[in-house]
Amino acid sequence: MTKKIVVVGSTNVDKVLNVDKYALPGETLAINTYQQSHGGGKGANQAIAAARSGAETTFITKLGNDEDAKMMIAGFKQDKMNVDHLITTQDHETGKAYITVDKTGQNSIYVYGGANMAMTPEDVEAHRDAIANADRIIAQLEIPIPAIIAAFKIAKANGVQTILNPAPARQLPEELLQLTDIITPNETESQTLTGIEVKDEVSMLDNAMIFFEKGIKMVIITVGDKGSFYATPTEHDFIPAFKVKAVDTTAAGDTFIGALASQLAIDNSNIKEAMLYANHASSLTVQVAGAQNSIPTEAEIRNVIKQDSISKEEIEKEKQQAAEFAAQQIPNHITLGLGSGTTSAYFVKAIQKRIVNEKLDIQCVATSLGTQKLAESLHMNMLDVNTIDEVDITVDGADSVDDKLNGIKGGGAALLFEKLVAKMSKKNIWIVDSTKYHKTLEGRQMPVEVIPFGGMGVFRYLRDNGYHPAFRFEDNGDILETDSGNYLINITIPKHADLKDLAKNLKNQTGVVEHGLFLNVCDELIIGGDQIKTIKREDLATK
Ligand SMILES: Nc1ncnc2c1ncn2[C@@H]1O[C@H](COP(=O)(O)OP(=O)(O)OP(=O)(O)O)[C@@H](O)[C@H]1O
Ligand SMILES: [K+]
Repeated sequence: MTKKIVVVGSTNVDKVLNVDKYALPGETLAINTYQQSHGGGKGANQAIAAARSGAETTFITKLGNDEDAKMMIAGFKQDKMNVDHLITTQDHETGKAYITVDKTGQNSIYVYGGANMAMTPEDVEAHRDAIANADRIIAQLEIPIPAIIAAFKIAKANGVQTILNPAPARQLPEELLQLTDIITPNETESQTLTGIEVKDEVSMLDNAMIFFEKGIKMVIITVGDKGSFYATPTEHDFIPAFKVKAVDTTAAGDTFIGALASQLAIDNSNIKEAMLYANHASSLTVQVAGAQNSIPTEAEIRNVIKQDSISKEEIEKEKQQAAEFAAQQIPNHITLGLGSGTTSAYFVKAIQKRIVNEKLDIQCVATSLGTQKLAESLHMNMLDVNTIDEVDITVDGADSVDDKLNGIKGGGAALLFEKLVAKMSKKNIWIVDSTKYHKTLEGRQMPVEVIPFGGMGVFRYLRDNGYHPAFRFEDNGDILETDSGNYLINITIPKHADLKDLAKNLKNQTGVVEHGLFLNVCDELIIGGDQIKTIKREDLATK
């Protein structure tokens, strides 16, 4: 549904001088091109980004009565923004940024706040209705704080969601933070407000915790070409930036915020999808020089999302390749463990074909109810786990595997049975696509299965020991239950964690049924691709 967004913030006109080199104090230099004027200002950029992504966007900004204002208003109209709530003053000029760019691309910027810095609470209050009728309001820090507070108070009184982009970096009054629902700093801005350096996912979550304490409900930290992170008190995730050739990152952050606000459901339920959309949007912005001209439209963004889904198809293909390769390796007359998850499902289908075509005598055990069902529907010869002592080979997927063949499993909520069957197996083969293979497991999430009664005790232990726990929920908001009726808590593997100690400590917690660390389990890893890659434990040992 189309979102009604109000942006209250700055408009700047960027005056760009292209120079060979900077003039020294007292020096006079000729310049190559005469000054060019481009639209800018964080408020205007974010409003344009939201409007180009299809949001019904109203911009509240203060302009001078001058040519620059006329140029900007014409642009706003072109982007189909609502310009009924622009504020004009006779006393100040439209904000400007004087930017010199030298031959190496280095720039220096002087900002004249002008009309932006003259925005008052009264200016904002005169547009109360526009704010009260919106779904959400976005503000940045290029206008005076009292004006933002006035806007957010109106929003709060009318059930309108407030998004604060705390840029440029500065300290903020508690009052403003308490009026904020979603905060969207970049790494430096976040550190300025929390005092905690942003260096990895774990520290991002530490930053988020500080904001949660102030009553903020969602934290989004953007970290340039690394990507972006979001956290609510119940879930968090890091979304890597797309690998693109960046030529000018101006307006990347603004595009991200405007695009996100245009897509995010009012109850924030589609946050991951909205983050991906914003990620795609800003990856387009950085590939074009300039600010407002580089902000993409919804159609352009949807187009790259479509291309990305083609690469998702690639990943599916890799899973299938790994699964089919593994199926070819399986000898006759064995008991075979069947793993869980999408990659394992490809394997189940591939081995079933061989069993039928080659009339193989293979009996199977499943590691989850889902796999059991699939195998039964394919009329495979299934054994009950409780009637056997040993499995010859188990083939299973994994969520992440490191270069020592340690892995995390259980993302599909079947970790207890997967581990039971793995322990009974003489040989464990894991099949993955190439995105699952990493140098280390640090910073990755892993599930811990806990009994429902007493789960909170484990949760507290995990929280107090820096594992950043979060219960897993179903898409419909119900707490997720495993096949054996337990709950799952996701934790983040800390930096420099000793995995053996971690596994031992988790097992020792009363209430923990099992955890997703599979150390020394995988004997052979098969990574899909046009060139299949296999890594065997016996080869690691001799290295
Ligand atoms: N080089 C890049 N390649 C791909 N995506 C990028 C790159 N730089 C930024 N992005 C995308 O843009 C988002 C926002 O970037 P960033 O964290 O730099 O914001 P910012 O510091 O507010 O930027 P700015 O102030 O320059 O607008 C990132 O989370 C990422 O999705
Ligand atoms: K740009």
